[in-house]
Amino acid sequence: MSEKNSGYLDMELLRFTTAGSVDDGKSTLIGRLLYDSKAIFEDQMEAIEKASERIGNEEVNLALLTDGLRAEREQGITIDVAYRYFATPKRKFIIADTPGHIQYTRNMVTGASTANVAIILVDARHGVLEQTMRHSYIASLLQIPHVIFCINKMDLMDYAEETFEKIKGDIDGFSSKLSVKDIRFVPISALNGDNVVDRSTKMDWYQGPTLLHLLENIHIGSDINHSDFRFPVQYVIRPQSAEFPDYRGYGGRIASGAVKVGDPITVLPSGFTSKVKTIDFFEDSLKEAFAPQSVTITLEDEIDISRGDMLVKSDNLPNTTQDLELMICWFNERNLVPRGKYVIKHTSADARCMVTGVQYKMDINSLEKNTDDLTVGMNDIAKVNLRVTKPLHVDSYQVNRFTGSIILVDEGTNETVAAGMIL
Ligand SMILES: Nc1nc2c(ncn2[C@@H]2O[C@H](COP(=O)(O)OP(=O)(O)OP(=O)(O)O)[C@@H](O)[C@H]2O)c(=O)[nH]1
Repeated sequence: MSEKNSGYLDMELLRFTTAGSVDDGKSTLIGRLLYDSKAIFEDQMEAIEKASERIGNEEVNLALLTDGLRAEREQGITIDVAYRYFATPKRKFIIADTPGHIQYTRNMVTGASTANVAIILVDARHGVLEQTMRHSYIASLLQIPHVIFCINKMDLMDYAEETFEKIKGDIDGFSSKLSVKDIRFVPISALNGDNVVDRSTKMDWYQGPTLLHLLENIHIGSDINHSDFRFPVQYVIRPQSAEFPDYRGYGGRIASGAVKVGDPITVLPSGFTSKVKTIDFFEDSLKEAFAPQSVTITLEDEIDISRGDMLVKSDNLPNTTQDLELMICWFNERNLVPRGKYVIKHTSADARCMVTGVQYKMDINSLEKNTDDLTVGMNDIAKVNLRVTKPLHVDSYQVNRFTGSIILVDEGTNETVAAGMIL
């Protein structure tokens, strides 16, 4: 089967992330989704059954499915998000699974930046906690278009409608201060499988869809920005074969917008211009391509382009600036140093920058701006200004998640201290 013709490749892809406080049941939920949607490989299943037996669980311990993955990841050390793939006959899914320990903010920001959907778990026994507020606010800040609140462990609250309605009411109360387009609520028991893949027989009062049904059917087509073409070059392809002696293609994923053969193109940061000659996708030549397709683009002129450069349309350029205003999520034990110098990473560009001002900090519990205390520490979210030593080609995060986001790195320790969304 050629890859190009496989139905699997053509299926719509939904990316989602899970967040919650420690022990809210993220691992159990992901395990349940995979297990009940029959996406688990037989051999993996056997190993889990054995391990569950060993530790004396009567039921298969679904957390083992994802915790195994975490062990793998922890050996890798450098990545703190594990990606898991599964598919149903309707859609393909990528789960950015982030562990629940200390660095909530960081994990959510790194795992969520390309997500279509954020699933936020709430323990039915505890209701809305500060973490729920924080994760909801971050989802809004990251402009994740769809947020699904799963009220989990309903079995421990006798599957009571009042419990669900109370928590839903609390979330409705603060979610009006968020800019999330689409908010849903599902009462579940990840452990017993109620309303995850299969409809619960214990919550007749709930008429809505199961979690999987939502994930399979939520409309994500219009979440993509189709107007501002941004193409970060990931690979320069030069086969240097006798058949194609002069072929020079630029491979990558269209981050936003659309492009046609013949479109005038500007290369950033060099500023060289040319026109699109061909758009290649496997053996096909396309007339037009759009986000989030992965394609190879060739240009009319031979210009010097390397990995990390960006192709944009000449009549729709990003802003070129040295002064940024942005919302940052801070995730380092050491506080932000006012007028401190950091390394800023934006797409493939590195530069140095100085924090020229902190405008306010978000009070997570009230979702109000705090201007009294401007100390920015671990897990804080703040609006700041930066002055960069060289011009960057940026978009607002709203226009493009990729060209609108940055990270800050401590020069001394080389640690990532913050992620930022350009306003
Ligand atoms: N009764 C009940 N227990 C649950 C449910 N979901 C999860 N649990 C239990 O809650 C505990 C924590 O579940 P995990 O899935 O490990 O939670 P987690 O959020 O992944 O935890 P961290 O990775 O530490 O953040 C485990 O003992 C689960 O068996 C549920 O729906 N009902």
